[in-house]
Amino acid sequence: MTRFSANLGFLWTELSLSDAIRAAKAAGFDAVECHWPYDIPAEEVAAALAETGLAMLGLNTVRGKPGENGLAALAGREVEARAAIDQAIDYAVAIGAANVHVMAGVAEGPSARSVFLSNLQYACDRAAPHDVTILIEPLNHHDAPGYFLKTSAQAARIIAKIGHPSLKLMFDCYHLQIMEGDLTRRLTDLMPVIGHIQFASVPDRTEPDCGEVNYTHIFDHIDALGYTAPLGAEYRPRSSTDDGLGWLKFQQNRDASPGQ
Ligand SMILES: O=C(O)C(=O)[C@@H](O)CO
Ligand SMILES: [Mg+2]
Repeated sequence: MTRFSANLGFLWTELSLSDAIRAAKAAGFDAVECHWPYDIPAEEVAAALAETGLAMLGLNTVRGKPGENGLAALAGREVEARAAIDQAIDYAVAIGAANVHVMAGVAEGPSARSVFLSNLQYACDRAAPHDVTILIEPLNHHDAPGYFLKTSAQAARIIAKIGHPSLKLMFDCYHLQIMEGDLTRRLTDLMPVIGHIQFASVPDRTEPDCGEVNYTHIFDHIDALGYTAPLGAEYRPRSSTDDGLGWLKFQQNRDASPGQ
């Protein structure tokens, strides 16, 4: 049965993070994830998670200055990048979050790659004793122009090069459909290195009930591959979050009625 995680960076953004966690529980999500929770005391978030019984699956390292979109591949910014990694891992440990997405930033070339590798090695060594997984996520060139990590092949090469069990791929179907397509085969091939999966309609990044990707097929395929962790609903609702949850009910009813 497919399970779903509400990405609270995009869903219920009008609520406080604690109330958004409660809203996700009331709507029937199985888990939550967020982007940058750092302004909110970790104890407050941990209390809302304990109250609802939902797990926080992940959060991101800070993006740096406007337009930077992360620090981990920026040459000369290693001190800030590692402080951002420390901040994210400490917060994840405080709220019991399983994953930290280390954001690479706008950069290119061999020096960016070598700085990224070294910061990821640092992040993995720092995360492993806490059972926190480090994620890297290719982002599409329309939403994140110039972002260092662009394709799943590039991410897979970096993961292989570092060879640390704590480093995995964030497979965001929305970004990868735009950059590469062939989602079904890519999910199969990359499954051994996937740490988390996200989705949204393409190209609009709204509810997964329209656009060029058939998510019923994708969810069934992920299920058939034996992946059981909740999938991250990371989309911008067309109107209110609650009014746009028809897709969730549809997917949950489908699971409850095998053969349909
Ligand atoms: O944009 C996405 O996709 C994400 O998953 C964010 O966490 C990073 O911008
Ligand atoms: Mg994503």
